[in-house]
Amino acid sequence: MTADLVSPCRGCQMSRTPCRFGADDFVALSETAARVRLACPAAFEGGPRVAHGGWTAAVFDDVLGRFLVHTGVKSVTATLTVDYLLPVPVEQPLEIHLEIAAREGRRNHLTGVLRLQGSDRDLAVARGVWVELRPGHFERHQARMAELGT
Ligand SMILES: CCCCC/C=C\C/C=C\C/C=C\C/C=C\CCCC(=O)SCCNC(=O)CCNC(=O)[C@H](O)C(C)(C)COP(=O)(O)OP(=O)(O)OC[C@H]1O[C@@H](n2cnc3c(N)ncnc32)[C@H](O)[C@@H]1OP(=O)(O)O
Repeated sequence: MTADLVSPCRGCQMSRTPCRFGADDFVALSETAARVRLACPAAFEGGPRVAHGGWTAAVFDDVLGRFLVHTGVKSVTATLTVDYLLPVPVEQPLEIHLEIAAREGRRNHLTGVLRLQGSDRDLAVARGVWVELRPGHFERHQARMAELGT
């Protein structure tokens, strides 16, 4: 696999909008590694000129999951841990490096680091497990919802 663009999530595909988290410049570098260039939109400011921690967690969840789907593994996030090491500035060039660290049966272990572009200092580090979907995952979800009358 050469450097190729990773597709947006379903919501952004359906609404034909740019990535709402700002993660459009997203390329796969190999079958197990990828790079995202992005900036935290001002709308996700949590403190003065600082990103809301929820944006950081959401963008990791989004890009790690998107990359795994890009490699052909339909999966959902089972765990996600974020270490917040330094404040993340809004509207500044950032970069995420991510990789598929290990695959064990249906479990996929992914990691990501968020830095300012051109810096080697980690601002945040994410680790998580994505579980490959069994056939019928969303149909079982719909059936559970129907049982609840929703
Ligand atoms: C939002 C859905 C995204 C779906 C993506 C797929 C296709 C879409 C196509 C295009 C879209 C483009 C890109 C997608 C972009 C972004 C993705 C965002 C990612 C998300 O935003 S996603 C939403 C949040 N997420 C959930 O909505 C999960 C809710 N949850 C469950 O639906 C079940 O909980 C599930 C399925 C996780 C497991 O259920 P299950 O019955 O299938 O499997 P089971 O329990 O047998 O576990 C099998 C093996 O996983 C291990 N395992 C299970 N849970 C674990 C845990 N917590 N920690 C560590 N290991 C765990 C077991 O230990 C066993 O391991 P082993 O096989 O080695 O024994």
